[in-house]
Amino acid sequence: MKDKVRDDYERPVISLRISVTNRCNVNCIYCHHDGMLDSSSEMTPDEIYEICRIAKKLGVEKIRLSGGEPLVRGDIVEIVEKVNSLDFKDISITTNGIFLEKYAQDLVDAGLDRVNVSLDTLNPDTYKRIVGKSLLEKVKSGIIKSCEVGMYPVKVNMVVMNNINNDEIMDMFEFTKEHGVILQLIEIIESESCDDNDFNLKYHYKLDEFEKYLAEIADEIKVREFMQDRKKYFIDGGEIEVVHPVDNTNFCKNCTRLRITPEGKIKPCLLRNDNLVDLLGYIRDGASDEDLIDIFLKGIHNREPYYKEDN
Ligand SMILES: Nc1nc2c(ncn2[C@@H]2O[C@H](COP(=O)(O)OP(=O)(O)OP(=O)(O)O)[C@@H](O)[C@H]2O)c(=O)[nH]1
Ligand SMILES: C[S@@+](CC[C@H](N)C(=O)[O-])C[C@H]1O[C@@H](n2cnc3c(N)ncnc32)[C@H](O)[C@@H]1O
Ligand code: SF4
Ligand code: SF4
Repeated sequence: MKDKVRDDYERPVISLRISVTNRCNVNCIYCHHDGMLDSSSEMTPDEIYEICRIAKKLGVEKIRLSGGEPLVRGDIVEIVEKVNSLDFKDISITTNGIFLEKYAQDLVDAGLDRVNVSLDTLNPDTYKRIVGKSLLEKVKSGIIKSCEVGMYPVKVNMVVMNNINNDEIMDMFEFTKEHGVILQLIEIIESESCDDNDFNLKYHYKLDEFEKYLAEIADEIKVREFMQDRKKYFIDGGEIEVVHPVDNTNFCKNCTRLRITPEGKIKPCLLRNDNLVDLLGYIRDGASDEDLIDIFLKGIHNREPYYKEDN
């Protein structure tokens, strides 16, 4: 880790999460839109390539494409192809899975390593309530197809909501285990980018107690170093990872990611919009690599743990 650029809190920057669009084909009730504010801007595949090229010079190893819904972009395969030509260790997409069956093979051929697919329930009525449309079967087919075309690991992101889907965790685990997929349990978060924080507060499900139960039944537990110290529970041949960031100082202390907004701004933290740094404007003006590296370093300098011990 010695060659990595570090922020003022000694956290290395290993992963870049690029929001390639603000657009989405559904409207999940809890959505934090990856922390974005409303905007219709999008970067071209070449601009995304340029950002990744500079990030690689700074030691970034992993790229994640997110949004909005990244698969609503008709040129998503071209984006992956261009990013892949830079030879990163890992390229992944987080998607709602609706167009995944259609694109999975082409994405793998273009160099995509893996996907995280958002699916909170196996109940069609609950799915419709959360997402707004009846597309559950499409998402399930997308998950299965991703495994078939060789993406690995495939993860299912389940945002756990009290009295909506918290009673479904073990059913979801059976489904993911059956298909060789990791189940990722996510604590619902509030942010200024959510449409309805009252909902997120009302249905907030604290994962602590459930993690204690997982610890009791797990055959093995691992901690993901440099990945927010998240815990992975290995149970009966399956795997559950837990993402619970709220009030978690250890999670932020081990945060190694930087974000890019759809309009090409460096975003130092998912939960803040007051310290963004423009990057795309300089790329469009033909800035030198040295200048672009300086801008990246400014963004990295703005990184600060959202939850800190003294908060
Ligand atoms: N607070 C906070 N939450 C995050 C952060 N990264 C991910 N999350 C939460 O975890 C969810 C899942 O993230 P994904 O985009 O699927 O990726 P990931 O699980 O973080 O990454 P991998 O483990 O590499 O697959 C996000 O939607 C957030 O709710 C982060 O940096 N800060
Ligand atoms: C904002 S979405 C963008 C990518 C894609 N549209 C999708 O749904 O996977 C990224 C992830 O954030 C999760 N997410 C959205 N709003 C959230 C919230 N308020 N709290 C926790 N996770 C949330 C989603 O479930 C999804 O797994
Ligand atoms: S969570 Fe993903 S799929 Fe759902 S509204 Fe947000 S961006 Fe769209
Ligand atoms: S500092 Fe904390 S809240 Fe901000 S992006 Fe990192 S882990 Fe998430």
